[in-house]
Amino acid sequence: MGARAGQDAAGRPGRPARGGELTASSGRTGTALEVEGLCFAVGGARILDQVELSVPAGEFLGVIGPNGAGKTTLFNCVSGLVSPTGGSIRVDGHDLTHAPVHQRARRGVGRTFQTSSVFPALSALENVRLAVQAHSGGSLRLWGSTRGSVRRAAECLDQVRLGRRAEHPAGSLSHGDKRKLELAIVLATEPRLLLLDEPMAGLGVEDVPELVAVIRDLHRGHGITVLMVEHHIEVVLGLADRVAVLHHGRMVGVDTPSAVMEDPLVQSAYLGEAL
Ligand SMILES: Nc1ncnc2c1ncn2[C@@H]1O[C@H](COP(=O)(O)OP(=O)(O)OP(=O)(O)O)[C@@H](O)[C@H]1O
Repeated sequence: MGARAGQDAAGRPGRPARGGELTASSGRTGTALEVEGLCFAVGGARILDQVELSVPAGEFLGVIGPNGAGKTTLFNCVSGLVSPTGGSIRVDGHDLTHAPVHQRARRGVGRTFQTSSVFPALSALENVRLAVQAHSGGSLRLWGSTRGSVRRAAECLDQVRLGRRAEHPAGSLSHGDKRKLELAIVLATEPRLLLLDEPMAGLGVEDVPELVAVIRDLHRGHGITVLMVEHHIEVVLGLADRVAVLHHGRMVGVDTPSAVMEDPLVQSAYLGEAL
């Protein structure tokens, strides 16, 4: 895969591509996420090192890389769980580099985690309703009332194909349904930039296609920009418009799924170690 003229490793037009790095263009207008020179260091260790990434609005970007490459740390920086030690993060043009989590949520940044995080004793509906209410805060928005928040929570459950389980305690749901519930919970926050951290983790192979279909529906039906870290490479290839490759804390390239898979650097850096 050759570097395209006039683009850098993050796929931004108008900047020279760096030698040996993968490049891509989405052809869309409007940038949902712009990461420049992002660094996260602990002690002497550079967990993220000058990461560059530009994600057009509405894109589905897969993020891959070997264990310990820095994928979750990148998500932690974008979602505000940790503060970068260098560089900048802009969401829809707003500088959120050091903004608190709640401010990012107001700007439409939503996130799921590798491990399940639902209230097991509450019903699926109640779990989502709490998220709806927390998101609406004290405002007088439509779903600020109990009835409105229940209606909105039911919509979110329908959108992830979990409407039939609305009254079931979250703790009694299958692992796949818990993953869907987490998606419904994050949908309740009306994300415009959604970070999915290993959504398929722990899922049985028989449950993967259904969750892939739910995620595809959310992306296509809601115009949400999605970043997804996922070790199931076939899931990434099936969903992503482009794939970003992290290796030892550095962004080694961003390109179409097929170009990434053909790249010798990716094959040795990621597939060789991960499979
Ligand atoms: N706050 C921290 N303090 C010390 N080390 C950290 C911290 N955060 C991350 N690391 C280390 O940075 C490296 C990258 O971690 P990260 O979880 O981001 O990788 P990853 O690509 O998501 O890996 P995996 O695929 O295994 O989830 C790891 O070696 C991790 O132990």
